[in-house]
Amino acid sequence: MRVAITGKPGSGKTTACLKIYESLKDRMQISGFITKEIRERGLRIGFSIIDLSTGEETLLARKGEGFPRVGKYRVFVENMDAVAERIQKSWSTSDIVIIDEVGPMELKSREFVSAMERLLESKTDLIVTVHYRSNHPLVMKIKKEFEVVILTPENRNQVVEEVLKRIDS
Ligand SMILES: Nc1ncnc2c1ncn2[C@@H]1O[C@H](COP(=O)(O)OP(=O)(O)OP(=O)(O)O)[C@@H](O)[C@H]1O
Repeated sequence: MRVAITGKPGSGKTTACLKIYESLKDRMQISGFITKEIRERGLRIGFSIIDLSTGEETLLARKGEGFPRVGKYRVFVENMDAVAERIQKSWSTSDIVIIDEVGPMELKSREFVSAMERLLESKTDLIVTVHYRSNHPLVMKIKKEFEVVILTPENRNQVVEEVLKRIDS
């Protein structure tokens, strides 16, 4: 079962991944990560990665100086490398891997790109979120090979139910 969830910013991709994770975590071995916003006084100042197998939180990007950059944010590539290494260690013993997201910040890490390439070559069940308009080769490959679901505020609850049904069947 391989599903790629895409949709406009704010359409509910991260929330959908969290709902799927919450429904499955007590009966399945899940690995992967969620990318979540870091907010300060209501303003977005960066992004962190939450490892789904350990709950560990790692800084991915923060507003400010430094390289590499994606827009206003400096990306902490070495942190993403460490996340990718943990995925490489855990996916072979997982029932399902959830990756939120294969996005421009995460893709700055070569370790992550190679972890994703290996995952795609494997038979592991995968749920990934991808950037709406990305044309990165890895994202193009995912869009071509996976069942692609475009999330909207109208269909997002139904999509979660359908993905869960597919996993159970
Ligand atoms: N099923 C839902 N029911 C109610 N609120 C939701 C639901 N899904 C998402 N939201 C709300 O919509 C907002 C955006 O959701 P979320 O962060 O999951 O979107 P996203 O597509 O991952 O965004 P981004 O593209 O910025 O990563 C959040 O405030 C979230 O609480």
